[in-house]
Amino acid sequence: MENTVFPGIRASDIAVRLDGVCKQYKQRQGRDDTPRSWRNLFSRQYKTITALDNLDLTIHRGETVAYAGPNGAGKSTTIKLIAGLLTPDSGTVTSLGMNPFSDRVRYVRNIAVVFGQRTELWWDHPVSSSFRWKKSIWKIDDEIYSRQIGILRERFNLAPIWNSLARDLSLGQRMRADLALALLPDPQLLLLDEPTLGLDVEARMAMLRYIRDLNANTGLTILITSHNTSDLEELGQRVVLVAQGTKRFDGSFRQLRAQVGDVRDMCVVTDSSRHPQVPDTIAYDRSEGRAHYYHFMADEHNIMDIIDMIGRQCRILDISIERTSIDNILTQLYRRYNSA
Ligand SMILES: Nc1ncnc2c1ncn2[C@@H]1O[C@H](COP(=O)(O)OP(=O)(O)OP(=O)(O)O)[C@@H](O)[C@H]1O
Repeated sequence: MENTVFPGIRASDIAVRLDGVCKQYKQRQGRDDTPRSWRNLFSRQYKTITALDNLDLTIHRGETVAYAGPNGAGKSTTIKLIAGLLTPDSGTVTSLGMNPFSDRVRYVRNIAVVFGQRTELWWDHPVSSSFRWKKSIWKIDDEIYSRQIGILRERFNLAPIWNSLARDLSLGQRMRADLALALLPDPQLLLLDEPTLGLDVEARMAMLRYIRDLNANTGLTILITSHNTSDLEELGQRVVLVAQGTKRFDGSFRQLRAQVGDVRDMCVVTDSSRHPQVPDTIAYDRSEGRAHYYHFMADEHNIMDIIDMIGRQCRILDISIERTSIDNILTQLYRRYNSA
């Protein structure tokens, strides 16, 4: 009989599991006041940074998990641990039934890691050379290679850039080729660290579409980090929030929004640059000319009453009320975590 991990979940359903993972770094400290001091050479000072503090994380096969958190929260460290590039100081990391570090040779054939700021492509060579190079280094069988190239060229629209030098590609094209190259060995797990970093809106939307289709069509397990949280909301069925190396939230985006309530953003354009007065429970944000911005909790106010109150002070030329962005929700939550 198969091992059960939690009621209703079999061990084989789990792609990645981190149990009580701690990771610290030693950061060398410099001295500004005595830059050339001999003392710097002989008495180096180090500061210990806790990047991950007792982190538990379970990712099921076929899931796309969005991994979010403020700067320095420990996201990249988590990705590096799952990729087998680092080992934990304590706790365990198990991925695809293996220890990513000690089973590295066997393990790396089953995962793809894409870092937004780095490329695996040969810079001065055509894109196709990088694929052939990977085939030979990874000793990929001819038949599997042809099948994979066929699928990847079509899925990522590689034909127009196949013979272009990597250094001549736009950032969006480069990311597309890098993602395809990472998927050449047909991995079971994809780790994406900031895959949309620096992309313009069009390239970003295209990249999100590729990732979404990939999960829908292949059932690949995906863990993705991004500073652009609206990207994560587009992709992740599930979001995990980390802050100061600790998991703060694990659930759906709907549940995440419910953490701060149903916040609405309102913009009222009036005939005056003076912002209209509203009840204290409505937060005035800013004015840009005659456009005035507010936030309020939908369940605490009657929208018609607010409009009525503003209309008695000035002429309303335009008004828009929408659900607040996921970025605003996260900003509020990060503030809460920092002050806790
Ligand atoms: N190689 C390293 N040496 C020393 N300290 C490190 C190293 N890598 C990360 N850190 C520190 O560990 C903490 C977590 O870093 P990490 O890069 O995992 O966070 P992150 O959530 O990915 O941050 P960001 O969103 O800014 O990329 C930070 O305080 C960082 O300064």
